[in-house]
Amino acid sequence: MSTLELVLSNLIEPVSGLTLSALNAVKSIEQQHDKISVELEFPFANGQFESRLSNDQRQQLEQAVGSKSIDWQVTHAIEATAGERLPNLSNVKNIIAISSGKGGVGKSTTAVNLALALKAEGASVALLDADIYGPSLPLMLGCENEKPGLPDGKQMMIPVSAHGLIVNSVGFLVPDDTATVWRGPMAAGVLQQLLRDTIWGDVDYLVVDMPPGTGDIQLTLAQVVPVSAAVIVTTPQTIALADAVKGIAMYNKVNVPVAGVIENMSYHLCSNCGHHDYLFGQDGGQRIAAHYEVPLLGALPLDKVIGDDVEAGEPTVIATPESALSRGYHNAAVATAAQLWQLSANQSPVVSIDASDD
Ligand SMILES: Nc1ncnc2c1ncn2[C@@H]1O[C@H](COP(=O)(O)OP(=O)(O)OP(=O)(O)O)[C@@H](O)[C@H]1O
Repeated sequence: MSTLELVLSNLIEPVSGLTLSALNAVKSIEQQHDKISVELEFPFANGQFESRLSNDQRQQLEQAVGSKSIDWQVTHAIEATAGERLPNLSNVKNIIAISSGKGGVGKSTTAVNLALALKAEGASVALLDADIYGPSLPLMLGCENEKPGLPDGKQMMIPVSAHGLIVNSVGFLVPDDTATVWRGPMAAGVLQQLLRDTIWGDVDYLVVDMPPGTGDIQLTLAQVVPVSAAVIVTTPQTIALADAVKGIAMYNKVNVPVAGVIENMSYHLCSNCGHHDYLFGQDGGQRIAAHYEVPLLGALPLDKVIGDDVEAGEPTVIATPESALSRGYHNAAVATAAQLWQLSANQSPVVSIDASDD
């Protein structure tokens, strides 16, 4: 084994914490005259893997290749983990429900940025706005004036495309004030219809922005969507954390694995001195995650830019792709994707895809 092969196989993938050899990620190493081409294949979205390497890791690699440079080729072999399938979901590999125990914690903002980060990491991503009581995704993605297509007047909808995402939302279909008066069974019916009557196509990750809360309606909706795993968004306030716990309990009740917790508005970063101000207490998300044995997938700061960007229809991951905020969303997105893969790898066989559905 060459020095480079050895360094690569022991190299720790920064988000999952697993070595490239444990991930079976190194596909080929090709020597060219002034560079070495390294082909990696990950079981989860990780296209910007190289940007997350630490300085130490870079140094180790530089020492192994000497005067040559490394040309990284990153591909994916993302497995299907979504539950019971509807025919139009047969090519949707993973369904991630983004939930929150209470409203206003930034669930939708987190959902759009996570979806966009997964896309930027090389995955094919769809976004379903299941927050039927307050559909905000069309505005956040700047596509509020669009409508899904209805080819030949048929029942199936062609979703809207926004910033490279495949999107459908009840917000495209009904006036703003209609959705708020739906009762439980109607809400479940509408969500089921949106899910079933959209031509999703080939999708690695379908991100679903769920309505906030943990009441009967949310419980029904959690059962309507054949979810692979749920992500709970919370803020660090004690009251929000108590609601996040209810969210975890709700998914446990319907046997949906919880991939982890994302803490939003975790701290305020002083724009003058860079000081982290923990306005609402420190480590709340971490404590819940530890207590319920689920990972903390990310912690995003309270930053006016995040709010302004979604308000303008250009979420931060699109508006400033190289910013520290954007990197925070990328880390959380890759951590979520890695966790989905780990959940499926450790679990009994994934539901097989019936070829007759295609
Ligand atoms: N990290 C953040 N920093 C600053 N503002 C944020 C952050 N996250 C979200 N916001 C802002 O907080 C408000 C609520 O966010 P959002 O609509 O995403 O919450 P939600 O939990 O989905 O709410 P709802 O319960 O109404 O669906 C929005 O104005 C949004 O711009």
